[in-house]
Amino acid sequence: MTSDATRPGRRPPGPGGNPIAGQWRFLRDPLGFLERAHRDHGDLVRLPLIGAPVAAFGPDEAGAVAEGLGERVEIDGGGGVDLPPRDSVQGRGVLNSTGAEHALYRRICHRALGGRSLASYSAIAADETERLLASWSPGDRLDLVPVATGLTKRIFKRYMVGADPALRSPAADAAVDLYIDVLESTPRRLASTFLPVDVPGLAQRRKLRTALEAVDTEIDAIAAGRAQPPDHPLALALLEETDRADLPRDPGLVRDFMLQLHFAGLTSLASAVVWALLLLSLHPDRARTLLDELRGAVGGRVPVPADVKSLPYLEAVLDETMRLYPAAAWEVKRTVGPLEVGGTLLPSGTALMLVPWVTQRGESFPDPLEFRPERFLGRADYPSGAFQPWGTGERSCIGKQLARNAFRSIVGGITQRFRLELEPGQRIDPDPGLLGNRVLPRPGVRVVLAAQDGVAGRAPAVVRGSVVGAVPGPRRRS
Ligand code: HEM
Repeated sequence: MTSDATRPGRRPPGPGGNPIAGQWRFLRDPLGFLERAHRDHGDLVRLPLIGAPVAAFGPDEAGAVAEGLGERVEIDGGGGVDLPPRDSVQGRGVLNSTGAEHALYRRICHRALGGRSLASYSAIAADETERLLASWSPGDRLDLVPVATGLTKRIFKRYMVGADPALRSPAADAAVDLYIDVLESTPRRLASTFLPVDVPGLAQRRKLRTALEAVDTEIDAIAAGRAQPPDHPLALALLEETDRADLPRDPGLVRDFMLQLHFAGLTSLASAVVWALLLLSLHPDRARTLLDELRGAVGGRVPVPADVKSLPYLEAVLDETMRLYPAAAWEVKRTVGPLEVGGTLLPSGTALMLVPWVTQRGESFPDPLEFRPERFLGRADYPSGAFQPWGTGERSCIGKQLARNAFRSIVGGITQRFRLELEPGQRIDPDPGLLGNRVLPRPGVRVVLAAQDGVAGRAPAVVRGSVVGAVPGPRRRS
């Protein structure tokens, strides 16, 4: 959609108003705030928020921003401040570097996630799924959110230093958990980044630094060849790639890379798994189609990467899940040069918001609020900017292949062995959490396990909330 107000030389339209009041309204209900801004003001909107970001809602506008990524659009340090310093808890890595340094780190990490290391990760994902399924019995009651998060965490932790128990100290395991815990909590992350000392209850910086030495010890062992892992763990792949890039041997750098990769992928993968399982439970006809495909193609075993070609519907389930529930509902970037978006020339330094939550639920898709994996089976007939679940260009996802392989094993494995019966009467809402942009079903997804009997017509339990397929209700305010 374009309007007079988006012609060159004009400021993008928007609701106006005091940015502090706007920020408060946004914090209370970010998804509703963004949906209303788009509905009332169009595809390119100046939002009344601190930093006055311009939201690129339309597919063409989102496509233009995405195309500029890495060159004319960069990641934002948050409200225009510098990115977290290299000696902060976040360390050095792909997520908080720019320019030539980012290009180098990205190349090292991207290569390290491929080849034998990717095969290793995929085998671990299949094996951990088998273990999880072996621990389940019909009648068990579960919340899918901690189940998926726990599983994806176990997979990555094992992948980092390999399956050899001698290499995996409980102290290092605990250190990785603590690191994720700090970064997942925005107040703690900010405190850890900007405060020099440990503040009880807030920054855990000193404690964390001490804990991370346990991870360094494991990497040192791999680097010194003292440990010969049977598989090809990430630490080894990163050591090889930093050597290949002629960087001096630095286990601390490898540790930073590994932890950032873990952080980058954890919630995104867990979120895709949980949303897919919830959507399939709410749409038993789609679940039946998937089950038929799985039974024909893999006959009950947990799918592995080689099965990809025979599982097109499962791949479409992943795409449709990420369309409706993207990994990040919105993201803030910043122009580092003038950029034309939707007919408006935005000056350098403009804060830009990409909002997949709105863009991917737009008119580019017929009946956009229906869960219909079939739409991804044929050739793509939507503009490229309408659906970019992995981002694009120089900032696109480098963990895509790992994530797709793990998703296939986890969702394919669970669907064949168990039917997840939603506990009736629960209310589930998409909620990005306080200060976050990662939308998870909250307060959780409570299910009872039933042996997979393939009964298609079984009516799903009545679930209320603003989830696609549930009985609609007003969105709960956070
Ligand atoms: C379903 C799972 C996943 C989804 C939907 C997803 C999605 C995305 C998206 C949309 C971006 C681009 C963000 C932007 O434009 O700034 C991204 C970036 C990234 N992803 Fe993923 N991701 C997933 C899993 C993973 C995994 C498993 C890893 C690591 C093993 C990973 C590592 C990264 C990294 C390092 C970046 C930053 C790239 C850069 O800045 O150059 N992701 N991901």
